[in-house]
Amino acid sequence: MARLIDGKLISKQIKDELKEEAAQLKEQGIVPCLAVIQVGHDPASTVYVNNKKKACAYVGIESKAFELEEDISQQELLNLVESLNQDDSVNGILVQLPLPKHIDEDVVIQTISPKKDVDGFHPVSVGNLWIGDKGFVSCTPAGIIQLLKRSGISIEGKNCVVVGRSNIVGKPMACLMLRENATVTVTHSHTQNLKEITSKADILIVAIGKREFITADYVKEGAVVIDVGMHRNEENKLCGDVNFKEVEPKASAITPVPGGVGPMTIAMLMNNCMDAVR
Ligand SMILES: Nc1nc(=O)c2c([nH]1)NC[C@@H]1CN(c3ccc(C(=O)N[C@@H](CCC(=O)O)C(=O)O)cc3)C=[N+]21
Repeated sequence: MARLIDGKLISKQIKDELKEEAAQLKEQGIVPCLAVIQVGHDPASTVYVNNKKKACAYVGIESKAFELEEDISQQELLNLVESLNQDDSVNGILVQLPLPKHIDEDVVIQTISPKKDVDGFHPVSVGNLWIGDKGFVSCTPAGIIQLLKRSGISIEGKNCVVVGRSNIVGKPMACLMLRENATVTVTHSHTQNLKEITSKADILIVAIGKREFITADYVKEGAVVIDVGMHRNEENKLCGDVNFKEVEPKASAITPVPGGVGPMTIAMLMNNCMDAVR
C-alpha cells in the first residue's frame, strides 16, 4: 500500500501561505496582477484558465483575462503581449498553450518579458534555471519538488528517472532534480529498454502523455511515483500516464490523478506571480 501524495492539500497550504503574504502587500497598497491570455475556446483550456483565475482570487492576486478569437493574427497577439510588458500594473503574463497552428508559440514566448514570465518558458528563464537559481521556474516541475519536499521524501543521492523530455516538464524537471542532488536519467520515446531503466528508479517521474502507460512491471518495489499525465478514460474519468491500480500497491508513495500534480502547477503559478512582485 502506497502513501498517497495529496497535491490538493499541499497546494492549499502553499496558497494559504501566499495569501498571507498578499494580504501584507495589500496593506502597503500593492496588489499583484496576472494577465492570462487565451486564444480560441478550447474547453479544456477554458477549464484550466478558470482554475487559474479562481486561484488568483483565493490568494488575493488580481487577474486580467484576455479572451481572443481563434483567428487572431500572430502580430495582434504579439502587440497585446508587448502592451502588457509595458503595463506597470501587470506583474505576470501567461499565454495559455497550445496556440492555434498559424501562431508560432516560440515567437510568442520570446516576446514575453523575462521579468513577467511566470510560466518560466522564456529562453532567459530556461538559461537561468540551468545555470543557477534565479529567474522563473516552470510551474509543474517546481510543484513536483514541493510535493516531494513537503511529503518528507528526500531527493539527495536518489536515483531519479524522468520519463519524457518536453521543454515544459521533462527537461526542467531533470534540472531541478539535479539541483537537489539526485542522480538523474532522462528517458524518452527513443529510449531502449525503458522498463529496465525505470525499474531502477527510487523516484520515477512520468510525463509522456500516454494514458496509463506505466504498469507495475516498470516500477521498482518501494519507489516514489509522480504522475504528470492527464487523460480521460473510457468512462470519461480523469487518469494519468501511470496505471494507478497496478502501480499503487508496489510504490511507497504515489500521486493520484486528479488531485496530484495538477493543483500544484497552479499553486506554483501563484508563487511565481508573487515572485514577480517580490
Ligand atoms: N501557458 C501555459 N501554462 C500552463 O501551466 C499550462 C498551459 N499553458 N497549458 C495547459 C497546461 C495544463 N495545465 C494544468 C493546470 C492545472 C491542472 C489541474 O488543476 N488539474 C486538476 C484537475 C482539473 C480538472 O478537473 O480537469 C487535477 O489534476 O487535480 C491541470 C493542468 C497547465 N498548463
